[in-house]
Amino acid sequence: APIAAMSTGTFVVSQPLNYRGGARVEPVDASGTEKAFEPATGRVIATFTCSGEKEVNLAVQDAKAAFKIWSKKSGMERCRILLEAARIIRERRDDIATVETINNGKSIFEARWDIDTSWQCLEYYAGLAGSMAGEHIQLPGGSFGYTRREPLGVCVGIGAWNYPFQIACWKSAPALACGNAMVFKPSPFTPVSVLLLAEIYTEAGVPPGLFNVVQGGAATGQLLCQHRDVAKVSFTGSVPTGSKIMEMSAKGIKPVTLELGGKSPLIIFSDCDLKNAAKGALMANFLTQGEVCCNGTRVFVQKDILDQFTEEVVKQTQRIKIGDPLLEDTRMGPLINRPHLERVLGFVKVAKEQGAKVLCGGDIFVPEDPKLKDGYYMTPCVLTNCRDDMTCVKEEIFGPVMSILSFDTEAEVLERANDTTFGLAAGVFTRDIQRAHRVVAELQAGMCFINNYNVSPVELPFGGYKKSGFGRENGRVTIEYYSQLKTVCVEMGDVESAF
Ligand SMILES: NC(=O)c1ccc[n+]([C@@H]2O[C@H](COP(=O)([O-])OP(=O)(O)OC[C@H]3O[C@@H](n4cnc5c(N)ncnc54)[C@H](O)[C@@H]3O)[C@@H](O)[C@H]2O)c1
Ligand SMILES: O=CCc1c[nH]cn1
Repeated sequence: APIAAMSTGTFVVSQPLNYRGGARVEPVDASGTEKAFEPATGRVIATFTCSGEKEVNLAVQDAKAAFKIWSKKSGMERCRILLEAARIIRERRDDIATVETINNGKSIFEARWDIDTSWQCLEYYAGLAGSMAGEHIQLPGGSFGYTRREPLGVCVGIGAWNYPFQIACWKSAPALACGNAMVFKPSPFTPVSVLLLAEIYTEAGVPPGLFNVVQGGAATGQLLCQHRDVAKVSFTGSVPTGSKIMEMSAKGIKPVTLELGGKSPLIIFSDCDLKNAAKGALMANFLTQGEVCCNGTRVFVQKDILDQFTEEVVKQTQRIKIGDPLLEDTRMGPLINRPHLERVLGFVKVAKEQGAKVLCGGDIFVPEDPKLKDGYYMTPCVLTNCRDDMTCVKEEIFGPVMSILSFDTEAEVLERANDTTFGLAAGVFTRDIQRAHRVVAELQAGMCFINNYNVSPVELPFGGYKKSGFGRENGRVTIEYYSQLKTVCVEMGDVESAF
């Protein structure tokens, strides 16, 4: 039966979860085992081996061999293969989305969006592959120089668990378009869907070994970052891990892309379209159970519309249908795992102790369906009476918890919005076009939204300021993060020697 026809509580992984040389393989050595869960039911869907040093070496060696073939292809040849991979992802959209929902917990409705931005990413970089070019520079006496945009070699991708398939595409598509090979390590919480991508790349015609998958946690990740044949590391995850990745990469002078966490501000001015602003606040807080890096969790509302706005947000939040993530009308599924659920509920408890008022949600939720009783559900939470010094306002919660704060003036809110070590995203809702642009120009964030939030067009670069990281994913600029420039200087006359 097609995967898309599966219901919650039935899926088990029966094939190996490593991918090397164009096929699924069992790793040749191990650094422990991990279990992957179905968050909707708390069921184990896979027990797998974390890759040890020998397996990591083999994956990198295979990638190196494939790189030799792939990097010699023209941009147009790479373009055709990436387009074919994009077509297959589009064709299998529902199957891939179903696997993503089963292993991550996000609603199937939302998982389909993720798969759409995944194939769109492959299409986008396929388009750029054919137009990558250097420059020709005329020099005196008929001499000249030219530049070549060349790939880096074997790139490593390390992913977080909140967008498993999409993160793998956002890293591999630009990497492969530029002529690199990739070894990808997903989060041990979500090891499954990236295998579907690996199989699709093979089916589309990439050389065996060009895109390999190793499984595991920190130990396997370290082996990858420290490997001498790895040319670049692109990491998505938390700030503390990002800092370790940078340290390891620094030892080998490897360039890194760091897509890290955030505590982003969303500023609602009283001249906004209130219904849209409330919808924007929900988009900024409750996608993927609030487990989104760029979420606008500090919602600053101008005082004169605070009550009206809060009422509308609470009304919309209470309407969110929580439950079996594979059902078509569900809009919020379970959180990723039990410890994370408890951590998020802990933030709500501390918020209350520090004086915040819970307007709705913030409790464990037990769906009626008995098969879901051991899942990791909670009700989306809106907090008010918040102050800038509260833990819920300062720290990344990574769960469905919105903190509402009030403000009086533009200057005041800008200062408060920027008073954070993070700088991933920010948003503003206003009908005043000049104010909108003036405010975003002052916001210290890599991704700013005006009158919307958390839309992810692949044409736009995405990435952080400050401790939210550096480098970008998506957009034309990402080519620069997966390639290097060679300059060739050509003498057409005689050597003018100093000696
Ligand atoms: N900026 C973005 O684009 C973006 C996107 C998604 C998630 N995130 C952030 O990710 C975090 C949540 O994800 P998480 O809990 O998986 O993060 P994490 O940092 O715990 O883990 C991320 C990845 O790093 C691996 N890892 C852990 N320790 C490592 C080490 N020492 N060496 C090498 N690899 C190691 C993990 O196995 C996992 O694959 C949040 O902070 C969130 O904001 C950022
Ligand atoms: O979690 C952050 C990455 C992201 C945001 N929207 C889609 N992907």
